Amino acid sequence: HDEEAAAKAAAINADNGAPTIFDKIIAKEIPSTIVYEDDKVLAFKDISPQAPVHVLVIPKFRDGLTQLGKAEQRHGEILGQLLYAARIVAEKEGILDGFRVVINNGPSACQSVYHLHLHVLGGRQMKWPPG
Ligand SMILES: CCNC(=O)OC[C@H]1O[C@@H](n2cnc3c(=O)[nH]c(N)nc32)[C@H](O)[C@@H]1O
Repeated sequence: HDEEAAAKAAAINADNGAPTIFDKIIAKEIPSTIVYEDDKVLAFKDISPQAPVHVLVIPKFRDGLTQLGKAEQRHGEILGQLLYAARIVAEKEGILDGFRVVINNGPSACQSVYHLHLHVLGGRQMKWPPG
């Protein structure tokens, strides 16, 4: 429950414009292993990989996009760019023949960082349904 409470607080803070850890990664204030970067998108290896390949794909400008459930029409272009970047990441990581893209939305989906991010997972047999 305290994890859920922490996630709820993180969601509220981010919706109020508070920075998340991803802002420090975008600003290169904390180190990360970058897999792909362009003017709008950053992809970097997850600090706690859940598969041999586990990369996060994020927008460089949050613009209110703390979680998919808060997406507006104006976010259409960046949402497409994130999905395309996920495909580039899969190719770069050699998992184009088998990868999963996951977006966790909200505390009950285990979202812990309230800056929209896509998980690109691969390099092992995935299970279905996801937990
Ligand atoms: C648990 C899934 N729900 C979620 O919200 O995922 C957030 C994801 O961000 C990852 N992460 C957190 N801090 C850092 C960090 O400083 N650096 C990096 N490279 N990854 C981080 C975390 O492991 C999780 O998979």
